[in-house]
Amino acid sequence: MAVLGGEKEKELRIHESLDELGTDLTDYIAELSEISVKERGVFALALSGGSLISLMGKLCEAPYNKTVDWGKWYIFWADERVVAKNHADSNYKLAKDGLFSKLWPQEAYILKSAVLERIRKTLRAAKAVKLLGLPIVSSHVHSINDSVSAEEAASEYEFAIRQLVKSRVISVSDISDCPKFDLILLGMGSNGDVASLFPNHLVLDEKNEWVTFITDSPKSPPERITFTLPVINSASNVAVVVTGDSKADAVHLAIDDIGPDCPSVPARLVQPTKGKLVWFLDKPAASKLDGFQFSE
Ligand SMILES: O=C1O[C@H](COP(=O)(O)O)[C@@H](O)[C@H](O)[C@H]1O
Repeated sequence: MAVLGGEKEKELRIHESLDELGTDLTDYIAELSEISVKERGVFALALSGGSLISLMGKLCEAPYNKTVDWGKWYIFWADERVVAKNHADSNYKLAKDGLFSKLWPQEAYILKSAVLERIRKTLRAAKAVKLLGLPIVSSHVHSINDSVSAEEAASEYEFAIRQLVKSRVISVSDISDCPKFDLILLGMGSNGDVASLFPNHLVLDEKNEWVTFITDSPKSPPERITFTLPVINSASNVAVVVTGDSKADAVHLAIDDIGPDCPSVPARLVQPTKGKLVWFLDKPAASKLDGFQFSE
C-alpha cells in the first residue's frame, strides 16, 4: 500500500489489489468501531451502496465476525434508492444480503433487543461476550420507509436521526447542530457523485436539511434520498472507497489541485470540518492522480 498526501485531515491509501484494499478497509472499520464503542458505548455507521459493500466482505470472516462488537452498531444509509426493500436496486438489500446475513447464517441474524440483552447478561457473567460475535440488533438497523414518497421517506429518515441525536446514540457536531456519525462510508460514481449527490444538482447547495430527496437522479433509479453535505462533513470519520480505471478521471478531479477551468465534482466537496477523511483507492482508480507515477 502507498500512502500519499500525508495531510493530517486527508489520507490517500492506494492499494495493489482489491484483496489488499478489502483487508485494509476492514481493519479500518473494525478499529474505528472499537474506539467508538470504548469512548461512547456505540458505533454509529452510515453505509452507501454500490461496490463498497463487497469490499467490506472480510468483516463477515474471522476474526472480525467474532471480535467486532456487532450489538453496539447502529447502521444508517448515507443514501438510499426509493424502491422496495426487497428490490434489486435497494442499498439496504445489498447490505443485508452481502453483509448482515453472513454474520449470522441461520437467518436468525437479527434478534430482538430483549432476547439479545438476555443473552448478553448471561454471557457477561461468563466473561465471554466478545468471543461469541453477537449479531446486529434489528432495532439498530435504520433503513428508510419504502412505502412512502421520496420526500416523505427523506423527512421521516431525518426525524429518526434527530431522535437518535437527542438520545446521543449519534453524537452532535460541536460547531453546528448536525449529527456527527462515527463513520460515513461513501463510494464514488464515475461522474464524481457521492451518496446521491450528483454533479450540478441543486441539492449540493442544501444547507438546512440533514436528509433530502431527489426524483431526477441521472443514474437509475431516479428517486433517492441522501445525506446532505453538511451532514457528511460533520462526521468524525469519512472514507471514500473507489476502485477501477473508469473512476480515474473523477478521482483526479476530486483530489488533485485542479485549475479554475476544470469541472468540480461532488466528491471534491467532501471535506470533513473537524473529522478525518481517508480515500481508499486501487491503482487503476489512482492512475490519473498527479504524481502517481512517482509514487510507484
Ligand atoms: O448509485 C449509487 O452509486 C454509488 C457508486 O456506486 P459504485 O458501484 O460505482 O461504487 C454508491 O456509492 C451509492 O451509494 C449508490 O446509491
